[in-house]
Amino acid sequence: MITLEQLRYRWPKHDIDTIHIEQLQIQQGERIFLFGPSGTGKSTLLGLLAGIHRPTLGKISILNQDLTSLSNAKRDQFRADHIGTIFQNFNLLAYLNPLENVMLGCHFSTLRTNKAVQQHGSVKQAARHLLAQLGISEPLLHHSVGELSIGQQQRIVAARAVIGKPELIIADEPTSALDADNRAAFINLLFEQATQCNATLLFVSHDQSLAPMFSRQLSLAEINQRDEKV
Ligand SMILES: Nc1ncnc2c1ncn2[C@@H]1O[C@H](COP(=O)(O)OP(=O)(O)OP(=O)(O)O)[C@@H](O)[C@H]1O
Repeated sequence: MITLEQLRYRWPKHDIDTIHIEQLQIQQGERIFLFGPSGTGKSTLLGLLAGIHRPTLGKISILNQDLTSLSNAKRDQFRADHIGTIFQNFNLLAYLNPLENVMLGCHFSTLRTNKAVQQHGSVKQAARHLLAQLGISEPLLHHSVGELSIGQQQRIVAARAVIGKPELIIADEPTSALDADNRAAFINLLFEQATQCNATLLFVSHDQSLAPMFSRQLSLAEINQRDEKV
């Protein structure tokens, strides 16, 4: 599903590579817990996989598509079609209600729109269905997202990430603002959604207590060589 080969990424003005991974393979449907000390490059790696950053060297292939051979516009389209993202800062649009925020997950992708329409008749119905599954009740759908609790906002972000069934879900510390009970509940929700989409889940967290819930634990320190000077 994901193959990395000789992947290197160096931020401008840095004199070492933040990411140097010789080889990594992730299979469809795996639930990966990616961990490592702060500043070791977890978010950088997620940005590379999401096609937000372009590798300095090497190859990233997702669903047999070599991301490195795509133009910026095509990489953006690939992300919109195949990758659901959940980032720390949520990126919800404050002036839209929960339903509209979830529908945004399909906005840039005909592929995901078609999947949502096929399953639920319309993107709006798909968003409604997901929010109901995630416990966001009907009256909340008409509030602006800024009026909702952090836990509710996280569920909206999760719904936006999975609407239209993307094959890969990338989550960067999505549970850092939650207490232990809500953290486990949120991850279970994410697993349920990933199972329904047959999606691969790549989840970054510092919280080692969550690691056993996942099918594979990946230490960035172990796979990343971060050697000096190329
Ligand atoms: N926009 C940027 N410009 C330049 N350097 C950056 C940028 N973002 C991250 N870096 C550098 O890349 C390295 C890895 O940062 P990254 O955010 O990927 O680590 P992380 O493991 O996700 O950290 P944390 O656990 O604290 O979120 C750091 O040395 C950081 O300074």
